[in-house]
Amino acid sequence: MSYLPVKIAVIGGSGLYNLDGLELVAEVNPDTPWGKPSDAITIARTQSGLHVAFLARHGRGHYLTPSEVPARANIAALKSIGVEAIIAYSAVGSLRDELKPRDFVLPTQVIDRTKGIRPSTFFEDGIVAHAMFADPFSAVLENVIWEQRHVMEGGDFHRNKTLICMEGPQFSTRAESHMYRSFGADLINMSVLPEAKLAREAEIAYQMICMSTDYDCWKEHEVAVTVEAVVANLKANSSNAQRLLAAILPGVEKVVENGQVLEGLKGSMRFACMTAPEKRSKEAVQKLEFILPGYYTA
Ligand SMILES: CSC[C@H]1O[C@H](OP(=O)(O)O)[C@H](O)[C@@H]1O
Ligand SMILES: Nc1ncnc2[nH]cnc12
Repeated sequence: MSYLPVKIAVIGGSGLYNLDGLELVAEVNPDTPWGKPSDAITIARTQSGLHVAFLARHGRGHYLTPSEVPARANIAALKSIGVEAIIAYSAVGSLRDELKPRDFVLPTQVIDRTKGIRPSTFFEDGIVAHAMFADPFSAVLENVIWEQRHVMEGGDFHRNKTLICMEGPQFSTRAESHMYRSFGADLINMSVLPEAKLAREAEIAYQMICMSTDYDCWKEHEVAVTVEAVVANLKANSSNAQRLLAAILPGVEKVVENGQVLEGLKGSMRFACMTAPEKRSKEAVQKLEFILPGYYTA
């Protein structure tokens, strides 16, 4: 398999189920210790010969709810083919006037409002680790993406915003939407967690690109968000998403190849482990070999 390792991956969310304009090279569907990913992972080649992996978060055809997305298998499967950097797209609601539907936003912070029903760590059942998560996204990837903001057609680009992740699948009530604004959240989705946490545990650099589709339901005199409104804006957003991806790939390749993207990340999980070597469960260590080989065996 001459295309391995594939160091760059794209996770597509609602409305983004494949990559346009790239030559399809292979499809892989690895078994991981945490099960199968959402769908087969496609490997594509760019005109410059760069290999990129693509995974549809909800599966192609959108059959997994945000709570059902097998995030551990998704991240483990990507790591197993060599991924070091993930660009994750997400359709989000806007909690601020200035973040208009069809604008793109790079979040820097996350607030967790999921309900604890999503498996959210690789470290359990006899091995304990606490990953740093103060800055949930990759500043290196964020800069690469921001530099290409000029390729957007018909929408503004913003950075340094806070994304709140709710459980769903129902949208928020108006009271909740107001409360999230009072928390300081600027955007809302149902997908960034545990995906970003698991990427951190797997030592993969991760940046989400948020595509605003609606104003949720905090605007008193406007209609509340519906799937119909989200889908209409998603269609408009998807051409900007594809254009932006084509523009950022060379820069992403550069920071992957020069090692910048993994600075501060590579090796971090060795020191995050609390469990004494003799107390580590053999089964748990064995599973972790899939994503962090050699880290906990010694
Ligand atoms: C279709 S609206 C709600 C749905 O859209 C977002 O999905 P994704 O992040 O995968 O683009 C949001 O998180 C919800 O899952
Ligand atoms: N208003 C909203 N709430 C949660 N997730 C969303 N994804 C898109 N719009 C959303």
